[in-house]
Amino acid sequence: MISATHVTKSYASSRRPALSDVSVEIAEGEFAFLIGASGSGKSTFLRLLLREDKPDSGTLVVAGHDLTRMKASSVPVFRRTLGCVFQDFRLLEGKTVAENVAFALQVIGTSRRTIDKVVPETLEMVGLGREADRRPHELSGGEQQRVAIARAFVNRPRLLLADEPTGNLDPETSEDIMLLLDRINRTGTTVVMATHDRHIVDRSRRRVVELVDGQVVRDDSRGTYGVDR
Ligand SMILES: Nc1ncnc2c1ncn2[C@@H]1O[C@H](COP(=O)(O)OP(=O)(O)OP(=O)(O)O)[C@@H](O)[C@H]1O
Repeated sequence: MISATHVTKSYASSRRPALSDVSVEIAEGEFAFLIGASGSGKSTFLRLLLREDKPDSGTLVVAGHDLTRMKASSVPVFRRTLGCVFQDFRLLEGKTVAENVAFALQVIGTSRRTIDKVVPETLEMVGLGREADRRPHELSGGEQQRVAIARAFVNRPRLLLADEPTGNLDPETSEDIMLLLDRINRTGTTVVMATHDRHIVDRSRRRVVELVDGQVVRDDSRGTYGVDR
């Protein structure tokens, strides 16, 4: 699903590269944590996977698309195969829960009939079947993140990218969000999650890719947050 080969990325304003010679393969259906200290390059890697930015060198293939060669005009179609979730939820305040989720389908031209079917199904799946008509500010942080996950998943993406999805949540709520991401992964969607949440990583015993100063220093198939010796 993801094949990064010798990917390097620098920002004009900083001395050292944000990512340096990163090679990682993530298979279809995998769940991988991306960990590392603040500034280690996690968000940069996710931005490249989303094709929000391009590597300076190396190759990056995501869901069969070579992102280093992709034309700008092909990016919107590529992004339909992805879902994204962020730490700060990024919901539209002027829209209800259902409208937030429906909006993700409207912008890609999905029919009203399909929207009316899949939005309630997806809200049910994330445990928000009864909250469809509420506004984001009326919900708890955990509930808002569920809406964001519903919005990311409503199109049944092949790949879900999550950048610190539990960063603003208490431990118990974080655990619930993790269970939901696990459930999504079990439907066959590949999940890549950047996180600082040691507890979640340690409990999950999933693949752990660790970055230090933009380099992959560890890649464990059933890893923990700290080094497992
Ligand atoms: N837009 C930018 N312009 C210049 N430098 C940037 C930019 N974005 C990130 N960087 C730099 O690139 C490096 C990697 O940053 P990145 O945000 O990818 O790290 P991160 O691991 O996601 O950190 P955090 O956990 O704090 O989100 C850092 O040194 C950062 O200062």
